[in-house]
Amino acid sequence: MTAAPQLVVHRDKELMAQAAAARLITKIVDAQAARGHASVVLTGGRNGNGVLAALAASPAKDAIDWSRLDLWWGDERFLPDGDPERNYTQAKEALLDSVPLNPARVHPMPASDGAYEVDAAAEIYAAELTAAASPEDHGPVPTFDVLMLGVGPDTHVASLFPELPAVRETERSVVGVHGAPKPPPTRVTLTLPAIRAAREVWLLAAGEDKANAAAIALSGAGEVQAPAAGAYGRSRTLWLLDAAAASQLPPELYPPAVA
Ligand SMILES: O=C1O[C@H](COP(=O)(O)O)[C@@H](O)[C@H](O)[C@H]1O
Repeated sequence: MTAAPQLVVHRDKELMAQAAAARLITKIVDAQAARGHASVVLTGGRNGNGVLAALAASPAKDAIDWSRLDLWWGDERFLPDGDPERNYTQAKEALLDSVPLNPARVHPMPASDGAYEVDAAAEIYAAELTAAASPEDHGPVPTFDVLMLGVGPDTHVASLFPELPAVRETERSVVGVHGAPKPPPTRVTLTLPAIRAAREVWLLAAGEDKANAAAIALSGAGEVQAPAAGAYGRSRTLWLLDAAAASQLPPELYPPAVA
């Protein structure tokens, strides 16, 4: 078990996205200064794309050496390449098409119109992660510098939905998901053990529809019932919220303003 999650609550979702983008720039620049390169795992969803759009709008993004940044995905909706609902497509539009990334360091999850069905696609992504891991990583995936996860209203993170088999996976780093309650039903996702390989895990929750999920996940729920509760990093777990998403947290976690 790692240290307790840290919470940062911002005024609204726009400010949360801008502050998370600023934080991400600093992390990437620091990792590149320390190790020569950085690795980030992207999330889909409204909050994740909000952070990418804020990053694209920030003049400080030029401090990043984009050619020495590895990008991975926490999950993908298993749809044809270019489908507007794919997390990769949305990330390209929000940020990736506007920065000078090294294409060899960008690792989207496979699309459904490739040669593989979803379980084989998950195995292929797992093999790509293993190939990128080094002996110091102590496992089958790289020690990501930052792994971001949008928190769904039902407490799902990546494509780990409450009670589905993927959230119980303890061996594999990537699995196919069948029958997800949120469309599309077929997905590819990192598992909790792969998520926990990251140095820092950032959970993004902004908006009123995330308030119940944040309260449940941060109040001692089990990870099978509330997957967000099982997402933590090796050295830090950070919940980045806006005031609406923090509105149902118990007072010992987020004290309401004193009148
Ligand atoms: O489907 C997904 O949903 C979650 C959360 O999305 P949001 O729009 O409710 O913020 C996201 O984290 C995940 O990557 C995505 O595939």
